[in-house]
Amino acid sequence: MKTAVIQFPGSNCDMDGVHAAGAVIGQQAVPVWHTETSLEGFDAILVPGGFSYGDHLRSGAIAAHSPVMKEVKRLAEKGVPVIGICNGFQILTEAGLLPGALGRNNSLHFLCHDVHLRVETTHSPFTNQYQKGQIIKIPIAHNEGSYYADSETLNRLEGEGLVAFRYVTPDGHEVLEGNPNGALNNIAGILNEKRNVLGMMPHPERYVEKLLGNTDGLGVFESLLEYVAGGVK
Ligand SMILES: NC(=O)CC[C@H](N)C(=O)O
Repeated sequence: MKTAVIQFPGSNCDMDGVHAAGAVIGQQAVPVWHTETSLEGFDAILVPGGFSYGDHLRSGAIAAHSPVMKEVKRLAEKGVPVIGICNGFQILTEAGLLPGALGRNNSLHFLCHDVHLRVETTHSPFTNQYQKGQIIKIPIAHNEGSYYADSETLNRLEGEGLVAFRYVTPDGHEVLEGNPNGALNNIAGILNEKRNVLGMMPHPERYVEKLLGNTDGLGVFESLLEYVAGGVK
């Protein structure tokens, strides 16, 4: 599997993404500068976390207009799997690849700590190696992670099983109030309608090796590999 990891001015999780989608799972992952206009030959695309353009205007708003994003859109429409992590999720919503928006955390503080997530669907290129309902621990690190969408969109996401990850308590109970950032329906990650685009606020690439203290994020990259290798229909 060959994954393109897009770099914008201000990305800071790009090399973690290259490591997780590359060496950790024994595959190839290549950093690609945002001015690139062709991603031909890549099996998957990772839009990493960070502070693209210093989060000016809104997180992800400027990066969404980078030349490479036209190509990301084109390939996403062809079915190439695209994962946006944290700032990557914000960029994908700003670019219209995913519905809704990420607003300021309701605490108005930058949050950097572990959260518990429930895997809500295994029917995707990014979650097929987890169990449905599995509780995983993954770190968050963001200012603007409060997922918002209008009620029609939320109902569609819920109805079509497009919520991929939800914030829960460590024992797996749905957090009814007080989730880390105020996200509606405790949404931590969503899929597009075709299920080949995932956006998530927590950082799975930070928990992929024992050395890092936890491997709960590895499933995302192993799922992607399984999907690209044709093991998942
Ligand atoms: N870790 C990140 O990707 C941070 C995303 C964005 N800059 C925010 O603070 O919301």
